Amino acid sequence: MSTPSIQPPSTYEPLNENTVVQFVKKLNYFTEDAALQVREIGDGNLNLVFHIVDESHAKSIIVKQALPYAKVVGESWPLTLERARFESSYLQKAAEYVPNLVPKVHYYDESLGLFVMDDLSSHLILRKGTIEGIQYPHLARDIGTFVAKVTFYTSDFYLHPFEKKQLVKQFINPELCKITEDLVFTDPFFDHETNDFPTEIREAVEQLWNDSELRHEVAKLKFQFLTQAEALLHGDLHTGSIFVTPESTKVIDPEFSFFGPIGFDLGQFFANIILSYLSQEAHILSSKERKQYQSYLVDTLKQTWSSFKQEFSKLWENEGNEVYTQVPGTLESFLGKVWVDAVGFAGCEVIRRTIGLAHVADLDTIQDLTQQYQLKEKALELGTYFIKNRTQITNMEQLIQVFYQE
Ligand SMILES: Nc1ncnc2c1ncn2[C@@H]1O[C@H](COP(=O)(O)OP(=O)(O)O)[C@@H](O)[C@H]1O
Ligand SMILES: CSC[C@H]1O[C@H](OP(=O)(O)O)[C@H](O)[C@@H]1O
Repeated sequence: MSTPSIQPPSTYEPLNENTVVQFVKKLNYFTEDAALQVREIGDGNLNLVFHIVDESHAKSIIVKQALPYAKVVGESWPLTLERARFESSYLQKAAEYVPNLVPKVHYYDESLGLFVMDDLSSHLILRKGTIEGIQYPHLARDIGTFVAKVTFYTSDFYLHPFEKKQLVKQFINPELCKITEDLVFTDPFFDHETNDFPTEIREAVEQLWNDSELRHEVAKLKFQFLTQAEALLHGDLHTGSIFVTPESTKVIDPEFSFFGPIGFDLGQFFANIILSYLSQEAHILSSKERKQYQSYLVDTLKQTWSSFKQEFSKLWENEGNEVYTQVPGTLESFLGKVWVDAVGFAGCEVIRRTIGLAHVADLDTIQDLTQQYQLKEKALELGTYFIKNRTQITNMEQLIQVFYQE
């Protein structure tokens, strides 16, 4: 079946730096006479992002607009404008539980496929920060809390089953989920045209394609992603979807949001921190400083999982409404499932960010190509190991031991 892409409404037009000003002026956010400066700053794979500033009144705002196709590929890849609704609705839902960890949404326009949100230019995209070797002391606690609160409060453990199913309906997101189903769970494990890797690592990639045990395990993970509507997920929680300062964390870009297995958000975050860990060999040349930074990244993994577990357990015990939340052992077995899933999903994310369509700057910006290819092969090995051994890796200490060299 072909992708059921929604056609843009007849009123839709992609904005440019001139038309976005006319649009914003109608919202009465800026004063009538404000001299607005505009720049399109989108560097992601999918959308336009306009930064609009009124310097004289020290006010600014972001307009994010979906294109009727995926920007990274072009018009040959049509994509629903409804992703602006998924993104803005998720941010508003998350703001009910973690208002300090998301930008405020000010306005949503269905016909233009856009929404207006807080300007976070005072923050830095986490991936850029980790490539520069900057430490963020609150990041782990914030991300653990973020995932715990948003998932618990949208799960059957908390919501009445009618309310949960109503919310599931609002977040049925077939087109964006299909991208993940293909790009994360399928294409990298087959000789597919979307894959993108240097010929120098082809042997390692072919080894992965010929690994039937690996494919079998990925099939199980994909099926979980397709079917397990545990809670509302961000759906693309990588280090390019998080804005940071040393004091503040803001999660952005949840256009892939849907109801799925909770371990998916955690696994994506873990994978991107692990990719950062691996690539530090090329980014931080002094071995002492590199070890210090890698040890910070390892602490970030540990603390993210422990703060997730702690917060989720507290909510379960104090606010669980489902009768089985009171039954001893249920919480522990659910957290055990989330952990195993997270390890497996992390493995898929590490692999797809290395040889799939959408890469990470952590690895791709490594100038010494021999080193870049070696690290990419290491990432493939690591991802494969996580997927195949996820049920044996029972805790974070064991996961870290797989790659951590003290
Ligand atoms: N609220 C915001 N404030 C400031 N800059 C933003 C904001 N949202 C996005 N950006 C900028 O736009 C870039 C692309 O945004 P992103 O949401 O990742 O787009 P895409 O959906 O295309 O991946 C980000 O890397 C960041 O530089
Ligand atoms: C054709 S979309 C590829 C890839 O891009 C998305 O990331 P982002 O929106 O943050 O740039 C998502 O990870 C998709 O898998």
